[in-house]
Amino acid sequence: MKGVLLVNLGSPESPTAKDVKPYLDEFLMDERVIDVNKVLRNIIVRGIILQTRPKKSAEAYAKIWWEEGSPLVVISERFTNKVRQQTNLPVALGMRYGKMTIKNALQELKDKGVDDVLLVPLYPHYAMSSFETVVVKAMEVKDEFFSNIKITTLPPFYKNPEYIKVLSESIAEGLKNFDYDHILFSYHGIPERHIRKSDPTKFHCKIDGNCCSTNSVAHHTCYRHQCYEMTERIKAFLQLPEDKVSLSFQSRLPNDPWLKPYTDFEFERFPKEGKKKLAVITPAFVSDCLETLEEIAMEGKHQFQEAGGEDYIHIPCLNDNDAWVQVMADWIKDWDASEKLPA
Ligand SMILES: C=CC1=C(C)c2cc3[nH]c(cc4nc(cc5[nH]c(cc1n2)c(C)c5CCC(=O)O)C(CCC(=O)O)=C4C)c(C)c3C=C
Ligand SMILES: [Fe+2]
Ligand SMILES: [Fe+2]
Repeated sequence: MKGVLLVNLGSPESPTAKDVKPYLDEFLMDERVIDVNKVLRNIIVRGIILQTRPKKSAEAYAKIWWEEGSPLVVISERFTNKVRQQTNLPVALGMRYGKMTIKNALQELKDKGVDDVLLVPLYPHYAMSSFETVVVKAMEVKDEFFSNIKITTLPPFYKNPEYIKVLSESIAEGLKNFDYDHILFSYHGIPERHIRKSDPTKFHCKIDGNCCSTNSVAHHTCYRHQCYEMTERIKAFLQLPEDKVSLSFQSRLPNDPWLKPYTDFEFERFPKEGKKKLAVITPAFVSDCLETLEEIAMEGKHQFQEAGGEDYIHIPCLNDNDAWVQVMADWIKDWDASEKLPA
């Protein structure tokens, strides 16, 4: 029997340093997130980052936390419930990190008689720190506990026409009453090194701004290319003026070079160039979370206005948008009927 496993990133149990610390420990000790050898990772994560970050992160989480819990978790649950209403197959939700484990979600499916699973990482793009780590973890859990279950993975959907349509339409809705002079597509950043590591050809990705527009097999796993491609497709769908759209990367950790340009530097730069009415879109995320609600909608607005900006909006992620639920339900139906996966 077939079933569906949706997987998102996860959140701490509560916005306190006590709960943020073990969550960040599991997240940052993932070898696909902080990708250095285990000894060095231990020093960087446990010896340095976790000494101060849990308190700071807990304060940030506290600013966006909802009555029902973490926005990312609550939104993912709402989305899952709506998808369940649109399909006959069992649908479970798991998180890559934290208490809502992939193991529990697979157990829930197994208990319903499922032995053929469609795994859906809830990330539009491929990155070793997001999509890949979900797939690897699900396979490890399957091998250890559910060896009779077959898993098929839904590929990254950053350029899928139905996804581009629903995302573009929700952006259009967000822009309706806003007289912008610039639109910034702010994607979650990754270290530049991750791009090179994920390049199967080992020579294509040069992070020089050109490689991403030259056709290559490397693009199946190139996060940077996929962010550029998604931006172009949304721009084309909405017929946005070329000179009023740009892209940047947010949420970096210190020391390594991360993908550029950096979002916070753009917030400083735009007002000086006369771009004073800014709309920000965060298309690396399917659901709003700490990185959109705090870093972009609150902190970003503050940075932009401090630098001389006047009007600022963050356009929400798709969250549990009905049209997005329908797109997911249609992908599930296609896979159920004929094993077809979205392209
Ligand atoms: C090396 C560090 C990190 C990499 C690489 C990374 C990639 C990455 N992350 C997401 C999605 C999310 N990240 C979120 C929070 C978050 N990310 C990092 C670090 C890396 N992410 C940290 C330390 C945190 C925790 C928050 C903090 O302490 O500031 C979130 C939000 C989670 C929530 O509970 O709301 C999401 C979502 C992607 C898609 C990605 C690679 C493309
Ligand atoms: Fe992250
Ligand atoms: Fe590239």
